[in-house]
Amino acid sequence: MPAVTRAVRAHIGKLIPPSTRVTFRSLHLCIRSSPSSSSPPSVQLISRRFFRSKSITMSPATISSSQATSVPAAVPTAPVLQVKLLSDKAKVPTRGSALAAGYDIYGVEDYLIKAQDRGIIETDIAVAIPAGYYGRIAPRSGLATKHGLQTGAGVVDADYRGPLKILLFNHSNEDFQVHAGDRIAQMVIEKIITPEVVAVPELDNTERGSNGFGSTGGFGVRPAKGAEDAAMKEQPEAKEAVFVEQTSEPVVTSPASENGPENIQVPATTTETAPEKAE
Ligand SMILES: O=c1ccn([C@H]2C[C@H](O)[C@@H](COP(=O)(O)OP(=O)(O)OP(=O)(O)O)O2)c(=O)[nH]1
Repeated sequence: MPAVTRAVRAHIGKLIPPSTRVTFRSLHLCIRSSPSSSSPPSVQLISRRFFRSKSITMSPATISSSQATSVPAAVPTAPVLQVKLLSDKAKVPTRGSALAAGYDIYGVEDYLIKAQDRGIIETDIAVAIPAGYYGRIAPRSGLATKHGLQTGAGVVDADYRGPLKILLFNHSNEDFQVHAGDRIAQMVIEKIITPEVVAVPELDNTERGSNGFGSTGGFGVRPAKGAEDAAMKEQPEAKEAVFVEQTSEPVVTSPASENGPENIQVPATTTETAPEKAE
């Protein structure tokens, strides 16, 4: 280690009591050394502008020196997700892979969620999410696609210290058995801002204005499998209606007939009678 760096470190060590966390916003040091001299360089503090802080966000100290050197910058402290296990059945959330966004959450009880019903599953953990973040409870995609299991509620506040519970909806037509120890959902830690709320008499104008709820289009080409059959059953006249696969051809929108489905999109050039049975 160069003598000048050693001298700077030793000097900083004298300025800051042990175990004190300091944010270095600006620390001006003047370093005097002479290449010919055998004595160690002298370090003098010329501006003492550093701040005690709970978190360390150090930028390198500013050093005015005739002999350029650098003071190592500290790595910012990463936020921590604290987890308290509330029973011996509880498990610390885990991530399935190195870059997984969500922490898998484990249930601690056997619970039967009836078809088209819901249930609240205990996890027996309490968490302390870092300030400036919240935990979003999200479904596990495997459970959602294979068993129609979706999560509900799902906002875990940073100041909540009670037991974490998972609300699961079973949107399928079959009962779903949750077993103790299953990974039932995942929690994603998301950054938030909580701006001050200001009531104003008018909002600024935008191109969208108050258009919403599908005003830009982009859907309504072909009903989902099954929906087509149902529409046919209900309204036999609709057999005359035309269903088309999504196409890049220009489409026209037929006006709503008295009995038929509304706004079926038809390509300008092609028409086909709907098949007896949809695929
Ligand atoms: O899926 C969830 C959603 C919430 N919570 C916990 C954490 C959250 O901080 C607390 C309150 O949730 P929320 O604010 O959504 O509930 P609320 O109905 O608005 O109740 P409160 O008036 O207590 O805020 O409940 C869970 O354990 N699981």
